[in-house]
Amino acid sequence: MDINKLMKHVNVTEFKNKKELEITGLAYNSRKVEKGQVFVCIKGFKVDGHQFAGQAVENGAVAIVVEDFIEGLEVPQYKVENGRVALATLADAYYNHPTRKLKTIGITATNGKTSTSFMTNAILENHGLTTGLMGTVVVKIGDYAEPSELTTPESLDLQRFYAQMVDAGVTHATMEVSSSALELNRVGCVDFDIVTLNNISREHIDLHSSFENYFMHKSSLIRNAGADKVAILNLDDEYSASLVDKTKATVITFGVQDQSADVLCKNLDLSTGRAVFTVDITRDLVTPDIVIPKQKFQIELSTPGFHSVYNSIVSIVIALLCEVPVETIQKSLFEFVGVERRFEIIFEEDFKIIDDHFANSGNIDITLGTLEKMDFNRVSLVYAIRGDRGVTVNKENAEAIARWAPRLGIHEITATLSRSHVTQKDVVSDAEVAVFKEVMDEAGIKVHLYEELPDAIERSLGEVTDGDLLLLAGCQGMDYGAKIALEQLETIRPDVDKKKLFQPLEKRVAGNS
Ligand SMILES: CC(=O)N[C@H]1[C@@H](OP(=O)(O)OP(=O)(O)OC[C@H]2O[C@@H](n3ccc(=O)[nH]c3=O)[C@H](O)[C@@H]2O)O[C@H](CO)[C@@H](O)[C@@H]1O[C@H](C)C(=O)N[C@@H](C)C(=O)N[C@H](CCC(=O)O)C(=O)O
Repeated sequence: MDINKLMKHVNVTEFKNKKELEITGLAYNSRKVEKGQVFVCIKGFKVDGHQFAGQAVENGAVAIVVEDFIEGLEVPQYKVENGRVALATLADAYYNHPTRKLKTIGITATNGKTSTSFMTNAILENHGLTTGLMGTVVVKIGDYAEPSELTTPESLDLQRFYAQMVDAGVTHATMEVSSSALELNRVGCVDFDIVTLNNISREHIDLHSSFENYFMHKSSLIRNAGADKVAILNLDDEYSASLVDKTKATVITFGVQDQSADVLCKNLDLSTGRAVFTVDITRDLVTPDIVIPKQKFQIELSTPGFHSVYNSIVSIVIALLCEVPVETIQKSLFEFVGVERRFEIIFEEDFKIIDDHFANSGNIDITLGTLEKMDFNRVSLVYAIRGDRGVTVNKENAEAIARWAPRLGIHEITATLSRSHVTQKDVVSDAEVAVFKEVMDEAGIKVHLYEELPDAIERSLGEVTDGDLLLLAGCQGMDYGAKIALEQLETIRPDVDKKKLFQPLEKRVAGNS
């Protein structure tokens, strides 16, 4: 591609050493530059990408995009106001605006982004569509899937994935949109057709400096949606509801509690762990592309919990906007087994083991609120104190547990220290442990603290009896806690069919069909 044609897409304030050049691509990491690419310098949180421009040129970069000119480099330099913004715009242009060729769906929330995007993808696939999916767990392009590095990739990477989707014949692409991605302009130039914000609670305040800042970035997905787009908002969540009149997009509202919404959930029964409810579309929903007629239908969800109901309604509305028949939606949601570590039932015979990421107080409220609505004898909680979120978040998490404990009959907790995913070393500070213990003490909850997770699980598993429920809270799933629990279970219960316990990722990605 001709570099000067590409550069017309961004506001170049000044340039140096300009010349005619054919380029082979873009890069933002000097270590990954390939011959003939343009290196875009990003001023990061840790380092300034300008420092690595020389290395980028040595590695083959033929031009650079800068915020400040760099002395001593002979390659063409294009000065822009903001490197990250320029990267997103250039990437979109370089890949020929792939999201304009896709039905592009952007899903944000504090909790439930992954589950909602997997559910949505499952329904769209069951309708016979060729789909793409990007999020915390996986990047899926048609039949190809790879584990993801970030929830929402850097702009250059995500535009490349979208372009690959177009090439692979994908028509519908669902993406989880993180607050970091919105703040750092990774989704700049993504032409979302359908956007949704399901719920907001405190998370990543460390990254965004304040809750107001976090909400400002999160909500930009909705606020920036154009008049020809659709925004799906939850009237039961005050922050989502506050956006109804803050967007040019056509708004579709939903609610379980707020009965003034366009899409209602009625006659909800959660007692068995499955959610059964009626979807009531209270009026004809007129959108720029289609009209969803007023109607009612029954849904039976395999994934348990109140939070799943909210997630599923988002997916149902998206599917209806994509013209999926109600029968396909019903069948897909009945068959959908869920996503790893999102209230994942990993064992279900005479007692249940549930694995949950328990990431923040909002997520804890949802998980424990779901348990409250289920029938069980006793809950045993194995909680991994979080080591990567600081004292404030650990205190909020502990307070959320303490709030629910009396309603769930929890008088004691088996706690352990969370460990680094990669090194399996403790990442929990003494202050984080202390704040957890302090809150539990005040609430009169006894803490059995173990340095090692296997010991904590062994204690809890040894105590469960028929009708009980063992909750692995923040124990890192099949990578760690859930795997240990299932291994220990095999020794205690050799009769268990091992195949029943593991759900391979491909099966989840493929919509469980
Ligand atoms: C906090 C955060 O989001 N950081 C992102 C940010 O990093 P940074 O600003 O610290 O980058 P930096 O290390 O200072 O480097 C600046 C520039 O110099 C370049 N560089 C650096 C070193 C070198 O040798 N050569 C070189 O060219 C880097 O490639 C970069 O372009 O920009 C980088 C490049 O785009 C991202 O990879 C990085 O994500 C890191 C890996 C990360 O962990 N991000 C997490 C917090 C994140 O984004 N999570 C969200 C989910 C959480 C949520 O819901 O918000 C997600 O979407 O995954």
